[in-house]
Amino acid sequence: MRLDISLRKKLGDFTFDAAFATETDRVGIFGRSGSGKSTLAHMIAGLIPPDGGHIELDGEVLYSSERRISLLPERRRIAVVFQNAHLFPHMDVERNLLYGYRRTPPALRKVDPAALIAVLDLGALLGRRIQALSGGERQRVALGRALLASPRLLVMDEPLSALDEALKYQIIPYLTAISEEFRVPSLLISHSLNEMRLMSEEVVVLHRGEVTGQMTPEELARQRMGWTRAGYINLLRLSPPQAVDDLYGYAFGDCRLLMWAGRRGETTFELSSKDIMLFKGHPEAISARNLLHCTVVSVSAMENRVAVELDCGGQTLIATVVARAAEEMGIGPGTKIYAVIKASAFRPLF
Ligand SMILES: Nc1ncnc2c1ncn2[C@@H]1O[C@H](COP(=O)(O)OP(=O)(O)OP(=O)(O)O)[C@@H](O)[C@H]1O
Repeated sequence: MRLDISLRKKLGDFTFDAAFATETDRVGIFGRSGSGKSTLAHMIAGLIPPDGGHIELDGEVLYSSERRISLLPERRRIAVVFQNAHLFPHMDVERNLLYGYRRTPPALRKVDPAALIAVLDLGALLGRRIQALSGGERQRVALGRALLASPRLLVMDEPLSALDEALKYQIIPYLTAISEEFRVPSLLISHSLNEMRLMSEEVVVLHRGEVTGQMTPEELARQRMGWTRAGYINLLRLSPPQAVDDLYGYAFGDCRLLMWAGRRGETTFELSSKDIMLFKGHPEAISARNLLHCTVVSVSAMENRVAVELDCGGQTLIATVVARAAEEMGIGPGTKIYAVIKASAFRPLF
């Protein structure tokens, strides 16, 4: 999609004045609470009027103060999914799902209900009342209903915030499958770096109503690695594993990672940069199951620690170690090093 936005809006003491353009199909809007994310979502969907500016989607002007254009929300064909699924309580799941579909002219329908129901795994729920659904199921129905209206853009305003961790990671693969299968561009609003990394290709950073950056989710994660106590988290997307004795083996570039965490066949893992130990020489007789031969790509300082970017058989990992240790080991770009990781250090997401 091509989205070009420049908008101004004053709300009490808060001033929104932000501009960005993107050509990616999965855009993330990232910012802290109160940075103006929801205000932006509402203006894009036509739910609140901007004070000025323009919105262009794939070459069509949805709003332009200069040209006095402001398409009605229904003419914009932008679907919005909010934090709490707003479903029709008097209709069952199926009628909720088909609500927008039936109102979409056949020529514009590009999402097949049966295929969507399969992707979102809603087949068994079609006859259920909305009150009898869990939070995660409601959110899946809300997504399904939004997509069946075949929108040109799906705006998701903190769609996972109301869900607990486990449910959140159940929904994310569905969202990814949807965007791959039905090719509906999306704009995801969230204050979660994790969600940005898992679900967007490009991130627009909002701060106090202004755009302060536009970058890849990986760049955002690296930029923020010194900002939180958790530090940098490596995100690993791997192919399905093979059983190796009582562990699971995952291909990782030219290396293999052994874990005992992937019991349910998960392929996406988090690995804290703090859980990677570095050795200058080959350590003897260690209990950790993963010993990767890597080359240091870069070393960057973060307060009293350093982040060491490693190339491990063609894959990247970032380890953080205390600055003194890196100094004593003489680590610098090009240093050959062993990275040691316990099989239990990998956190399976989905
Ligand atoms: N109708 C209003 N009148 C006055 N101020 C408002 C109004 N609506 C929103 N604001 C203020 O505008 C700012 C941006 O709000 P917005 O909801 O867009 O932020 P947000 O980034 O989505 O936050 P959150 O992540 O907490 O949902 C906030 O400071 C909010 O208090």
